[in-house]
Amino acid sequence: MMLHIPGVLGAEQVAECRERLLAADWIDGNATAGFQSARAKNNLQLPENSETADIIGKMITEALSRHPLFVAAALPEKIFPPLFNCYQGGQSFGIHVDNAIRMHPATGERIRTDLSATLFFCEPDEYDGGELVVEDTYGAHSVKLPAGDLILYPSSSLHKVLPVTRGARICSFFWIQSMVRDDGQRSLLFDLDTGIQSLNQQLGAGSEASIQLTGVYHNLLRRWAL
Ligand SMILES: O=C(O)CCC(=O)C(=O)O
Ligand SMILES: [Fe+2]
Repeated sequence: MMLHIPGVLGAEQVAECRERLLAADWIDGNATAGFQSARAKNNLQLPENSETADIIGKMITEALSRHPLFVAAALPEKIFPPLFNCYQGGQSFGIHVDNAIRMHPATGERIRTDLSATLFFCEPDEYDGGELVVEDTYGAHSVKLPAGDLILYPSSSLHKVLPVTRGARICSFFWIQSMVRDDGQRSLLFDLDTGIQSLNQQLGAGSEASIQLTGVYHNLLRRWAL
């Protein structure tokens, strides 16, 4: 499942982050690439131990933990500390799949990448190109979102970032290990959750149908959570 999550950061937070990001020191993005993706990758990144990355990363993970749509869709178990990239002057990232396992840079803890996320810091009209293109069995999906918004997609998908031919595209990207590893099961839970929410809106909370379906939701989660 691919999902657009609007307003993870508000306008003021985006402005503060942009100020910090513009003042930061950037390095060659191949520092964090896997063997296969290093050949496809041409961009800039903040070093993993950068103070700016740490400050903004915490702002993002805190905002996500309070965002009901993100929590319902990702069912997050662990979030990799957010990384930051910048593409400009024709830079791009060719088609690749993300590494399945990442080590938490501070704790060494293993994080399985079930979901990949990109959070945008620039408005779509500030740069040309730079679309994130994600392929699945329904075809290729092109994504370019307003600043503060996030796209969530299965880490199992092939994806690429098209060349940025004007301006700069600055984003945060990171991975999530979900409580529910399988994308199909996680999507079913999300659809059920969304259905229950709209039932509650139509009938008021506490209807018999809602209580029964909420039971089904939790019993499926109990079966599928690792
Ligand atoms: O910048 C993006 O939207 C995605 C970056 C990416 O695919 C990666 O770093 O693995
Ligand atoms: Fe990637």
